[in-house]
Amino acid sequence: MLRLEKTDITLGSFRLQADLSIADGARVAVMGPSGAGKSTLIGAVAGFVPLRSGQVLWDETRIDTLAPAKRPLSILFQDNNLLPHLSVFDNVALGVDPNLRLKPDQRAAVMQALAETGLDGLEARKPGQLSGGQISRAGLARVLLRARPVILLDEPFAALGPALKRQMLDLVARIADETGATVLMITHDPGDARRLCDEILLVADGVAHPPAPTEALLADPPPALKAYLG
Ligand SMILES: Nc1ncnc2c1ncn2[C@@H]1O[C@H](COP(=O)(O)OP(=O)(O)OP(=O)(O)O)[C@@H](O)[C@H]1O
Repeated sequence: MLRLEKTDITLGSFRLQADLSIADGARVAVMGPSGAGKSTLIGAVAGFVPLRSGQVLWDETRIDTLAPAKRPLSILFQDNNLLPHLSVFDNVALGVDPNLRLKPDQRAAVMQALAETGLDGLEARKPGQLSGGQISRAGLARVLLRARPVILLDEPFAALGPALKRQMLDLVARIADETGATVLMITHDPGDARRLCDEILLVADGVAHPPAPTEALLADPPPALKAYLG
């Protein structure tokens, strides 16, 4: 279980509070108005944003005291997932060894992750030679390879067209099934939440609320979500 226990996150004049738990294997859409603190919340779990007080726990062990790289998670952003000067193979391989000194079995695992995400034959290309969908796949190949128990997605597919985005959401679902990962995905699109997520975590008015079932929340949204969805 991922738990944010009485956490208070303060960035300048911005303040966000969270006291909530996310069940193992849950797929949670993080939704709420622009500027409400969705990225801040994800950043606090990932370790990019410090806590003012409270704790983040995974399996009842504190992780907020760990450096980002030591936390049991992978994170995917809309940009900056791939290094432009490295091949697709090396970009994915960074997921297992930041120094890129891979043993044969690790190289085989990279090739398998590339194959599973539909990138066979493209491993020697640089990110600049890939389509948007292929770039997303490469980011997901790294997530698959790392097989960390928590996957954080900060709108990685926002720039993709609807059909491609659905493909990527289904690929995330497959990766989560395969690895048993817990998924937190920031999205502005209720359709994304419906496709991938059983729960929605609403961030609004300075509070990250405990996740609630997707369909029930969308059918009868609280005022903050209703105003946001329009
Ligand atoms: N480094 C910072 N210092 C001070 N304030 C910050 C910093 N980073 C973000 N903020 C502020 O924190 C608030 C939350 O930002 P955040 O990016 O988490 O919102 P969001 O819900 O992810 O928004 P969006 O949907 O627009 O991406 C905003 O008011 C933002 O201006």
